[in-house]
Amino acid sequence: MSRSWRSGSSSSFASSALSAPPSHPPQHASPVDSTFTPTSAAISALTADPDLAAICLLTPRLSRKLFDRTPNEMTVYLGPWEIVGANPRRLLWQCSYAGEVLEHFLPSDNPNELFPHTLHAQHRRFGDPREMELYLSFQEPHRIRYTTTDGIVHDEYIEVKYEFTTIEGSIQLQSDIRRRDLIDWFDADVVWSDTDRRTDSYGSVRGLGTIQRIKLWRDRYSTFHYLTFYANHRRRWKEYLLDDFDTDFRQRDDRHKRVQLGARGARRGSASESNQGRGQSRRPSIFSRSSRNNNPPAANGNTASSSAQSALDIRYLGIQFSRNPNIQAGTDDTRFAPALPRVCSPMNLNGLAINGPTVILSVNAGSSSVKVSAYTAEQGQSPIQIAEVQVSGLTAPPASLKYERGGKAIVKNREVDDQVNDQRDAFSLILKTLVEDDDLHGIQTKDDIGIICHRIVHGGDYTKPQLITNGTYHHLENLNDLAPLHNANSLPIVRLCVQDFPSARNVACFDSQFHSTIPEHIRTYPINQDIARRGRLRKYGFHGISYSFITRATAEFLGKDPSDVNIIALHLGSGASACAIKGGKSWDTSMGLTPLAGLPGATRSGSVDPSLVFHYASDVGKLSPASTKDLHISRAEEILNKQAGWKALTGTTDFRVIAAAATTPSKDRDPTPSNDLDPNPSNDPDPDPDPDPTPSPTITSSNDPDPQKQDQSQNHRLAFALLVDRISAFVGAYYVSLHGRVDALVFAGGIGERSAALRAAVVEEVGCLGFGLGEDGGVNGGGVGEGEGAVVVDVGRGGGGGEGAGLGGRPRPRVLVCRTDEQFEMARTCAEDAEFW
Ligand SMILES: Nc1ncnc2c1ncn2[C@@H]1O[C@H](COP(=O)(O)OP(=O)(O)O)[C@@H](O)[C@H]1O
Ligand SMILES: CC(=O)OP(=O)(O)O
Ligand SMILES: [Mg+2]
Repeated sequence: MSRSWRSGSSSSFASSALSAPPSHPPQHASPVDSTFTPTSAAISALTADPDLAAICLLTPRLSRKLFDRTPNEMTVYLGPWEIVGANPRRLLWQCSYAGEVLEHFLPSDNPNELFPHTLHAQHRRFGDPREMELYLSFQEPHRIRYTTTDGIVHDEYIEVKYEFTTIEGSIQLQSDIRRRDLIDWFDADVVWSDTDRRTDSYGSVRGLGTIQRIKLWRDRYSTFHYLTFYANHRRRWKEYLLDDFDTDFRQRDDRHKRVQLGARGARRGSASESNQGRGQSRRPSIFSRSSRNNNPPAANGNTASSSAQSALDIRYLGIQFSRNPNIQAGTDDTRFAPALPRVCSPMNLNGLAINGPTVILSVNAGSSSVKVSAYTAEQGQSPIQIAEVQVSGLTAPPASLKYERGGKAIVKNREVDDQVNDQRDAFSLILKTLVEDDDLHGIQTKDDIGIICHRIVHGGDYTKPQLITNGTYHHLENLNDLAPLHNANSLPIVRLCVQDFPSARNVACFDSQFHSTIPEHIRTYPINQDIARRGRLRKYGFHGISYSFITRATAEFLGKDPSDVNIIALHLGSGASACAIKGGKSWDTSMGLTPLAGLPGATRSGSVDPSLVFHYASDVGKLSPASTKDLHISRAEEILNKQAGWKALTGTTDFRVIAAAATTPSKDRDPTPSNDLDPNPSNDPDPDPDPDPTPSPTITSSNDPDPQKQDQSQNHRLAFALLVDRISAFVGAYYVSLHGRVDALVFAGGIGERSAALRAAVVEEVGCLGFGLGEDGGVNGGGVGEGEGAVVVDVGRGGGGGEGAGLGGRPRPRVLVCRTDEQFEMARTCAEDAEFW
């Protein structure tokens, strides 16, 4: 980001309210002052966050319009910030150049008296409604002091308008200024109440304000929630503690999207009266958890109860939601259209406790499949699976559905191509299957589902699962481009759940979070570190939910504590990766900034020379025609993510076909796997038998006389050998990086669990490191399909691993197959975390 100083011409800015800026940029050492050391907790959590790169538009004092560019306007690029001092409290911005600081003096020392202001979407009819949150201003002029190495360039009261590059940055700043977290907002046409004696154009109601954005805040030091409105005819903000309202609506008119909340307690009572009322006569409220929590008083002296300073001066609060056609048009946009149900349904907020057992639904949208498992669960207990449905083959038609209830196969490989085009369709069909099954007693109606956990592949810097709120949702949307085969397919499912399950809590579980332990020297790319930090360009790693499951399951199998195990784990499915797990934690993994890096996958190239793509096609920097409103991918990303991998080599994404053709003389078998519907599903203990039961590590040559078939089988052999080579290279590298202290090589994922041929070929390749299969090639000794529910099966030499046969006199490392279960891992994590109950 470069700094822009403009003056003179009609297209340039420099504020007349400021003293004249220099006519050329000051020559400072570096565009980012690397010596800046933020001190507050807020800032230290944020320093690495490029979202903080904000633009502050300093406009002359009396300008009321945002974006109204006068000839003398000046733009200063900002970020990150720190809030310092008391009396006066200041927002201290780091700027682009060393020695350049912008100080924003906050007019009140009480954070609760400050209401940063953003627009209602109606103000910009044709813009994306979300963008309104990018522009932040304040009702009254504030003092701004701007200092460069030339001294104080500006120091006076002006209207301050910040323009953020991301919504998260804007939300975070608003939250920091107020010391309350902004957790949601709703566009409303009018908010009315019986205060202020005003009738507005909607009838005989007395209004607080019209056309605005209502904001929902949560106190940082308690779980109290507040709503803020702008009473625009009085030019003043109103804030109400949500607890002051009945959760039942006294009036609700869906046609007009109006709600009316009845206020509890005495009207026009004092704060203390209303607090007393809250303590004595009220029914338990949706936010009563906060009073049970015994939250400590805040450092600034704001106790939970004192923060309820707004005296209850109304009897009711009415809200009419926006009817702006631009907003309504995005009916699948959870942020705006369903504002009414979201207010009606406080479960979407963080205050509601789920009491007793509930049903957890775990949704795993992979690149070629959607797998959903349902569990009955109690807080702190291991969830018990009641059903599992999956639609697979989304990239290798025909897509097929499998349904298991209570461990029994109910539907086996039913073709569903006519009903399913993508992950969202697959999820809808899965839901229908679950809800319409009368014998699935745990789920009689959708309301039985209390928690829905979603596997979100790219979680950026999140290190633990998150309740899905607008803030989280926006954040994840911004990561879509980094995981185009995944996040972009998961978020429509999240939206559908938020809309269709108003009484459920939606939780995002991240594939990347397990890898937050990767050390810096491994996760860092050797590029300019300022740019890397700003763009958060580093190795993230994926399949972490699976690796977390694998780590626990393997440790249990080996009878060790998870913190004592060293594993080389291979998750091999449509997306394939390897992970070095040291002391139970991720030490390195093959995927990187995106799931494209590392091993090749069904449609992904894996790691290639980064220059390759420029030689592949000339227009690779252009936006791909496959880009959508929500997902922007370049041609290069499209080619490497979707037009590469085994699909590019063989024409199929079905690895069964590849493995069968590559390892068996083609005359003898038809490599097409069958997907028959089982007429009697209950008598098959293994609904997914391995179609390549005779593994051969030796890749055979085809003797089919048909040259086309010969070519094809050569392609399959090439794809198979290439994958074996790449996997083995990672096993070797990780063996070294774990200094040879490896308890086990673990295979998992659709291919790792089911393709004995692939396992055999890999183990043979890495045999020099002491790995070896059982005499039967690890098939009969415990193919996972025959494991009768065993989660981990030892397919290694001698079953027990054999002592002393490994390198350097160490025990021979095991070779295990783990039936990984990402859905269970998510359900388990959510069941354990009190925040989600
Ligand atoms: N028996 C099998 N032998 C070899 N490959 C298999 C077998 N069963 C499934 N696969 C392959 O596993 C891959 C899907 O793996 P999975 O982990 O379920 O997918 P996703 O990446 O969508 O989560 C597909 O390429 C599929 O062909
Ligand atoms: C991260 C990834 O590639 O996931 P999947 O294998 O489920 O597509
Ligand atoms: Mg998967």
